Amino acid sequence: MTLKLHNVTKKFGSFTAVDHLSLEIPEKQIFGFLGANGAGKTTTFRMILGLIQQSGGDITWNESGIGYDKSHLIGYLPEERGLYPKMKVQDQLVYLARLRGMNSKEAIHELEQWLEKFKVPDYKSKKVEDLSKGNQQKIQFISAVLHKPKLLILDEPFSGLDPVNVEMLKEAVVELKEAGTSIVFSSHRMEHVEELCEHLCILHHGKPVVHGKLKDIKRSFGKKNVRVRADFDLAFLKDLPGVTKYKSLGDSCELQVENEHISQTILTELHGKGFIRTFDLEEPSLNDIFIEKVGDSYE
Ligand SMILES: Nc1ncnc2c1ncn2[C@@H]1O[C@H](COP(=O)(O)OP(=O)(O)OP(=O)(O)O)[C@@H](O)[C@H]1O
Repeated sequence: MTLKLHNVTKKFGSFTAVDHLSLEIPEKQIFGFLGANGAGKTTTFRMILGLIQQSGGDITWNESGIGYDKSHLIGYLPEERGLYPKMKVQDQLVYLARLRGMNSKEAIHELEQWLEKFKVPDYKSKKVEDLSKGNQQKIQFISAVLHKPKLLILDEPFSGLDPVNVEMLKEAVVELKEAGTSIVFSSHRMEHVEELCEHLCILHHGKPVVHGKLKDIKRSFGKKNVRVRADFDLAFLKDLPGVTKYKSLGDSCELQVENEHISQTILTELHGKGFIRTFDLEEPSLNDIFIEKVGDSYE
C-alpha cells in the first residue's frame, strides 16, 4: 500500500504552507520527513489524515482516496499530544481502539503487551495526568499503534523523551516496520532519521528540496567529509582549494570538501609533514545536507 502525494498544496488565506508537494512513501518502510520549524510537515500529515482538506493536488493510498473510512488502518501520533488527562490509561486507550474497530478483549490484551514492552505495566489503571510528560508520550504512542494500523504517522515521536525512552521507542518503531507497517515520521534530530530511514524528504517553505533514498541523497550530494588526525598543525588545510569547511578538534580536524578528488590533494599536501595517525574519507552526514539545503533559516 503505497501512499502517494501528487502536487499537494495547502493555502491558509494567501499563505502557502505546502507548495505542490509530490511524494511517494513506500510501503513497509520508515520514511523520514524533515524540515525547519514551519516547513509544512504537520500540515502535510493533517492532509494525509483528512483532518484538513488540501487546496489542490491528490493524496492516494494504494491508488484510492484516503479519509475517515480508512481510519482503522491509520495510526497517528500528533505533535500536540491530546489524551484526556482525567481518564485512566486503559479506559481511554481501549475506547480509542474500539472506535478504530478493535474489540475490547483484543485491545486490553494488546495494551497489556505494550505496557509490558515499555516497562510500565502498572500504568493501565493510572490517570494520564498523574504520569510524567515522557510517560504520557509513551501512552500516546501506544494509542497510535494499539489497533495495529498499516500506516503509522508519527509527528516528532522522540521529542521530550529521555535517552532510554528514545531507544525503547525506536526499537518499537523498527519492530513495527519489520511486522509490515508503513511508517512516516517527522523529526528535527538528523541522527534519528539517519538511523531509521531508508527514504526521506526535506521540506523547505512547503517545497521538497531533497527527496529519495538516503544512500542516493548522500551520494549525489557530491561533497564529502575528510577527517585527519596527525601529530602536526593541520590548520593550513583550510586554505586549500576545494575545502569548503574546516573544523579543528584538537589534534584532529574535520573538513568538508567539494568532491572526493580533493581528498587526494589533501593527502598529497599532508605527505612529508609529519606522522598521520588517521585519514578518513566519509559520506556527508544528513546534518550537513540539511544545513546546506535549508541553511540559515533552520532554527
Ligand atoms: N490553521 C492554520 N492557519 C494558518 N496558518 C497555519 C495553520 N496551520 C499551519 N499554519 C502555518 O503553516 C506553516 C506550516 O506549519 P506546520 O505546522 O505544518 O509546520 P511544521 O513543519 O510542522 O513545523 P514544526 O517543525 O515547527 O512543527 C506555518 O507557517 C504555520 O504557521
